[in-house]
Amino acid sequence: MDIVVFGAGSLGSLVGGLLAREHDVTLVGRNAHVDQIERNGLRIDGRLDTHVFPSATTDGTGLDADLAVVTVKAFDTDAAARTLATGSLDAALSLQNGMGNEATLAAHLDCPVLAGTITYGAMFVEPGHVECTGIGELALGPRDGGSSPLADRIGTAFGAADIETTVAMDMPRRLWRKLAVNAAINPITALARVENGAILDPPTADLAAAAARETAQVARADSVDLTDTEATDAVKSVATATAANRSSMLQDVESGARTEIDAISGYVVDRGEELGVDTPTNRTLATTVRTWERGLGLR
Ligand SMILES: NC(=O)C1=CN([C@@H]2O[C@H](COP(=O)(O)OP(=O)(O)OC[C@H]3O[C@@H](n4cnc5c(N)ncnc54)[C@H](OP(=O)(O)O)[C@@H]3O)[C@@H](O)[C@H]2O)C=CC1
Ligand SMILES: CC(C)(CO)C(=O)C(=O)O
Repeated sequence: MDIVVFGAGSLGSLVGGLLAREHDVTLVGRNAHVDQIERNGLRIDGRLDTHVFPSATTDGTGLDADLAVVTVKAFDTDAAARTLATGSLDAALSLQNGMGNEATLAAHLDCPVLAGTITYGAMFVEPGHVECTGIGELALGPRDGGSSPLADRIGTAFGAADIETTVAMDMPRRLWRKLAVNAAINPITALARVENGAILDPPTADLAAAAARETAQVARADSVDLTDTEATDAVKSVATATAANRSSMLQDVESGARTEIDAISGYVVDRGEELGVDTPTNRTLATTVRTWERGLGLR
């Protein structure tokens, strides 16, 4: 398969690098990283070890491919979609956190857009070099649920590159469940400057559970069958499994970078408003993180 990975940072480089073991991959990234990949290839170490030589470019316009895998941060999805729309694609797949990315891609692209979730972990070490911090699973499927020959074909292509892949018929439920986990863990750990495991202890656990329950209520109002218990159990199990991790939002806050709050807590609040569900906990968390970002001139 000809695959473009748009957003070759931590995750895009890991996924693109693994795909390059089997497919023709073009990474779209920033200058120093692209330069280094063109000179010396891409090195992946940590939980996996490989050295590959994908194509790399800083210019994502006019690219033709069987598949574009989108791995920019959620606030860059609109710009990525507009750039990808200048080329010719047979399909696109978002592996990003937060909600709304697939709809943004579909608004600009003239090809089917699949939804994806991934629990592999990736960290950018230096240009040309990323670390795999955890081997997890990639799930992909039609963004409205159900099955499709396209999802099956892409799932087979990821499996052929030895990426643990599930082709899922229930992507809307998986996306909302992941949203509940991120809505509970990310803003609280970022604001309190604590590791994920800290949200398991009372009274923080109550705050995290409230954020997850609100997310499940909005999901149900959006016709997705996610119970409060499933959402809160998912939060507990991810916080336990990643207890020593610093969430991506905490890492963003620590490095003074813009967060994905709009696509996480902000999405819960906005979709809740549209569907008549009150979300006071997510609203407070979103407002507080946005206030921090505004103070630094990040929005
Ligand atoms: N890292 C991980 O382990 C995981 C991440 N995710 C999700 O995956 C997504 C990506 O995360 P992550 O990889 O950590 O983020 P990164 O910021 O490391 O990667 C995104 C990269 O895309 C680049 N980029 C953005 N726009 C363009 C453009 N127009 N042209 C070229 N390059 C561009 C960014 O450059 P610049 O910063 O200069 O704009 C950055 O290098 C997020 O939604 C995240 O939540 C999900 C699961 C695990
Ligand atoms: C699951 C979790 C919370 C793991 O840290 C994550 O996705 C993130 O940090 O963004």
